[in-house]
Amino acid sequence: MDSLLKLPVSSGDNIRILQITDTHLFAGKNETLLGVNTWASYDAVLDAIEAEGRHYDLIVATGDLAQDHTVEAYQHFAEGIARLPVPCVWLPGNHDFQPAMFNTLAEADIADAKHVLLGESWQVVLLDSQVFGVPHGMLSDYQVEWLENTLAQQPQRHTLVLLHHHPLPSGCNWLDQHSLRNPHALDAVLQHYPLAKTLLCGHIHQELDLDWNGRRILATPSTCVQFKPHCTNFTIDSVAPGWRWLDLFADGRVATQVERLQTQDFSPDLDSEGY
Ligand SMILES: Nc1ncnc2c1ncn2[C@@H]1O[C@@H]2COP(=O)(O)O[C@H]2[C@H]1O
Ligand SMILES: [Fe+2]
Repeated sequence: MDSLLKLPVSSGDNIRILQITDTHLFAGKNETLLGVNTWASYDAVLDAIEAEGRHYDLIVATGDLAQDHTVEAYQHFAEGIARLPVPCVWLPGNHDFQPAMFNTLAEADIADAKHVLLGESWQVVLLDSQVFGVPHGMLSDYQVEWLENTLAQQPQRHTLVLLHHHPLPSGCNWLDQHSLRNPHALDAVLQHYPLAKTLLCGHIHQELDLDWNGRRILATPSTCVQFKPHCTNFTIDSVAPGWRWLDLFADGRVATQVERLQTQDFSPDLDSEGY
């Protein structure tokens, strides 16, 4: 595994990252999740990103790329990403099937790098919080040690830490039972690296921007179905699919915003009780 990717940065003052998350694609492009055709909504998100015409230095895909474990679903993901002339890195979510994910994305030239050096001042590290077969997350001893060793190599760089599962409560009780179960292990490592202070997640299918012991935790809408904030029980939201951009500045500042489709073409089945 070639875990390290070094990217020169061409966009001047800042590095611009595009986050795409929870595409939940299927082998069949006509299949739906809670009433939304996930290929069509992903395709529409890519149309909107292309239409914006912004320069990006890196795409980060933060898990749940496939819903049905198939090679075809990952091929569809790669087909979409190939529309954007930007390197892409990924990490797994609870729904992903890593053997198919790893091989299919590698065949499509999507890097398996889990450590990206961006220009001279920034780095991105990608963690695997999947516990195969269950919705909650956990960082294995290997992941915690790898994070520690990786941060120790470049402690002077500002760092964006990516993982699928949210490490602190989102405010949706039903989702918080599926959060990262050992946030203390992550906190214990990050305490030694004050420049690793921005964390970026997927999983909760909603926008979030919280403080965690002086760090910023961001979560991002899915490209398909959204969950309604602050709900005790499973509740779907009717807001449109989305994505996030982040600008990373050399002094460590981060500017970021969630964008959404401007159409109501992807209305979910609001009466669904789960999946
Ligand atoms: N009704 C439900 N109650 C609790 N969890 C659910 C329900 N429906 C689905 N889930 C799980 O909650 C997860 C949250 O987002 P995921 O896309 O990871 O996948 C979802 C399912 O694994
Ligand atoms: Fe998930």
